[in-house]
Amino acid sequence: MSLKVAKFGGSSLADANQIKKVKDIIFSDKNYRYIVVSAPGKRYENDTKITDLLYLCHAHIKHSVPYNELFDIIKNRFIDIVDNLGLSIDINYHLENIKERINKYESVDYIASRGEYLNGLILAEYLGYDFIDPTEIIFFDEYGSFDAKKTQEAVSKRLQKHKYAVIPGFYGCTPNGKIKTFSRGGSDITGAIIAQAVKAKVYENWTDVSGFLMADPKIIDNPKRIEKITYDELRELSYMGAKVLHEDTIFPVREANIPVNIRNTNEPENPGTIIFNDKNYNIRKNSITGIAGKKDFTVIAIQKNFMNSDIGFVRKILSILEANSIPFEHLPSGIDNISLVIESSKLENKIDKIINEINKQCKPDSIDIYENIALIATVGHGMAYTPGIAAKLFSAVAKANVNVRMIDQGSSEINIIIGVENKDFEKAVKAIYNAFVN
Ligand SMILES: Nc1ncnc2c1ncn2[C@@H]1O[C@H](COP(=O)(O)OP(=O)(O)O)[C@@H](O)[C@H]1O
Ligand SMILES: N[C@@H](CC(=O)OP(=O)(O)O)C(=O)O
Repeated sequence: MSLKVAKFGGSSLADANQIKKVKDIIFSDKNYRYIVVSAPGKRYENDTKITDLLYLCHAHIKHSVPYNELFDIIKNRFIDIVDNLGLSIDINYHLENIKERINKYESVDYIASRGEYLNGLILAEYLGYDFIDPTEIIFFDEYGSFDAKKTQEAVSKRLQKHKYAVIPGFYGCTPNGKIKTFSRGGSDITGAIIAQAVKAKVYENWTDVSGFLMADPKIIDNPKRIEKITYDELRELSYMGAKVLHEDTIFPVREANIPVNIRNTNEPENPGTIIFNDKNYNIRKNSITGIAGKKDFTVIAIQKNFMNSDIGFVRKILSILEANSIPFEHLPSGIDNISLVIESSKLENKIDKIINEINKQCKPDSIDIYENIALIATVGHGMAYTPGIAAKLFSAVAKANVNVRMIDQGSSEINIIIGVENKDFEKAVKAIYNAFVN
C-alpha cells in the first residue's frame, strides 16, 4: 500500500480557485488518504494571510479596540470560498460561533487556530472526506510541550477508523482541554506527525514553489531547485530562514524514515524536492546544497587574554544570559575571545545590563557590540572536509565588498555561518550563490 499524507499550505488554499487545483491533485491518486490543511494564505503579494488577520483580531481585543470590520474581512474571505465552491456548509453559523467565543476572551491560540479549523471543514465537504478536529488527536503536555507519545497513539488508533480524512494543521489540545498552536508555519509539523503515525510511504508538502530552492527566490532570480536533500541539511536551512518548511518538521518523519516531497500546487507535474535520509548521497561533492539567512542579530564580542585558562569564564557568561532569560543562537570562540550571537528582538532593553554584568563578573579585556547583523548559512554535506569550499565562499563575499563580522562553522561540518551587516545581506547571498552556481 502506498499511503500518502499531503499537507497543503496557505498558498495552496488561499481561494476557491486554488482549492479546485488541490482537489484535482488529491483525486488524481486514491492513495492521498490524509490531508492536512493550513488557513487561507496570501492570494497575491501584498495580501494578508487569514492567520495574520486572526492574530490582529486578538491584538484589537487585548487593547479594547473594536474589531468588527477586521472580522468582516475574514468572514468575507470564507464566504467567498464557500460560495465559489458551491458548498452547503453553513459558514456564517461557524463564524458567528467563533465571534461569540472570541468576545468571551478566548485565548490567542484559540483565535489563531480558527483559520485552519474552518478551512478543514470546507475542504472535507468539498472532497467528501471525514473531518477530524486535531484537538482529539494532537496533544501537548501541561507545560505546553508537544506530547509525541500520546499523540502517536491517538492518531494511529483514530485514523484506523477513517479511510479518508481532512485534518486541520497548526494546533492541538492541552490536558485541560485548551487549544494550543505550534509556532508559525506549524501545519508542516502536523503533517509530519500524521505521516509518522500512519506509516505513510511519503509525506507530500504542497506549496507555491517547485521544491526547496538553493536560495530564497525573493533574493535570487529563479534559483536552482534542489532535487534531493538530507533531513539534516534541510533542518539547517529551514532553521536559518528558508521558511518553505518549518524547521521542526523533520523530527517525526526522520524517526520513521519517511521521505518528504515538496511540491507546487501551481505546477503539479514538477517532481519538486525529495528530503530523505542518506548521508552518503554525495551528488554535490565539493559543492554546496543551499544558502539561507536571517537579519537582525546582535553580536557581543568578548576579548580576554588567556581566556582558555580562566576556568568558569564561559559558564559565568552563559549564566548571565540565563538569569536574564536570553537565548543565544551561536557561540563562536577562539583562544582569547568568544562571541555571543543573539537575536536582537530577544535582547529588548537588556543590553546595558548584560554588558555591566559581564564586566563585573568576568573582567574581560574588551567587549565590542555589533548590532544589525545578518547571519548567512551555507549548507551541504559535500563541503565537509573540503577546504576549497570555504575559500570560494570567503573570496566571493570579499569580491562583493562585504565585511564579514563573524564566522562560525558548526560541529556538524555541513554548515558555515557568516555574520554580515544587515545592509549587505542580499549582496552577500547573491555573491555566494553566483560563486557556486554557474
Ligand atoms: N530556499 C527556499 N526555497 C523555496 N522557497 C523558499 C526558500 N526560502 C524562502 N522561500 C519562500 O517560502 C515560500 C513558501 O513557504 P510558505 O509561504 O510558508 O508557503 P505555504 O503557505 O504554502 O506553506 C515560497 O513562496 C518562498 O518565497
Ligand atoms: N496558518 C499558520 C500555520 C501554517 O503552517 O501556515 P502555512 O502552511 O501557510 O505556512 C501560519 O500562518 O503560521
